[in-house]
Amino acid sequence: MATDDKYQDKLVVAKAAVAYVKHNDIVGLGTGSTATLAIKELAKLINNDFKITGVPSSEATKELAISLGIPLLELGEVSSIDISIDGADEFTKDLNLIKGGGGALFREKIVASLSKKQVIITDRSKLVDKLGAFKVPIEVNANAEAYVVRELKKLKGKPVKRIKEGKTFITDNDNFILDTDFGLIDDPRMLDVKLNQIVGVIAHGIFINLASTVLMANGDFIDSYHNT
Ligand SMILES: O=C(CO)[C@H](O)[C@H](O)COP(=O)(O)O
Repeated sequence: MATDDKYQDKLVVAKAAVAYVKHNDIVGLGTGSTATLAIKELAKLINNDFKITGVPSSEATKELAISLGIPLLELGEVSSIDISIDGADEFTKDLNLIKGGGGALFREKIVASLSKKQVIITDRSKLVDKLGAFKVPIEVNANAEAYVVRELKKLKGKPVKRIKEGKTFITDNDNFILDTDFGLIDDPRMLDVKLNQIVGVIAHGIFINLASTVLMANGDFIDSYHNT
């Protein structure tokens, strides 16, 4: 698919997601190229009759939202989010996701958990029958790295520390990411539980039961999948 088509796909679902946002909503702002387009569309709508407050899921998104004049609250300042809009690296039709390609998974998961409704915006390339072709990002505290690597190997995972531009990638929370290959994941719920039990894992990129709706650009159409 040509780059322009990809951009158009992202823009179409970004606009469709923004249509779910209502006046005075507290809106979780995702991270990544698709979420960025939604944030830009949202900013265009703000006027005296349509106000929103954003809650950013990363420092990059915070900077973007400030530059666009979107009023913000920090994650720790809200007890609930009306709606959030975010991208995903993979999803299945039962609305399980892999996220964290941009390294923002921990705050993205907090945003998703606080959200009454979460709209995930994707294109056809993100839909899979089984999660796992995209390696699962696992955010790890540096002190626990060796221990976590051993535990991940016990789960048949192959962790690789994320490097970006020749340097170890450091998250907004000052942690590492271990991109971990589990092969195709037969039981993402079970893996979610097991990863959550490992001391030193701050968050992992498997999102179970957090999305309400996935919008997927599919040629001239938008396919939508809903959590029932
Ligand atoms: O999880 C994420 C960042 O941590 C992103 O939502 C995910 O990587 C998708 O990004 P893009 O919209 O650029 O494909």
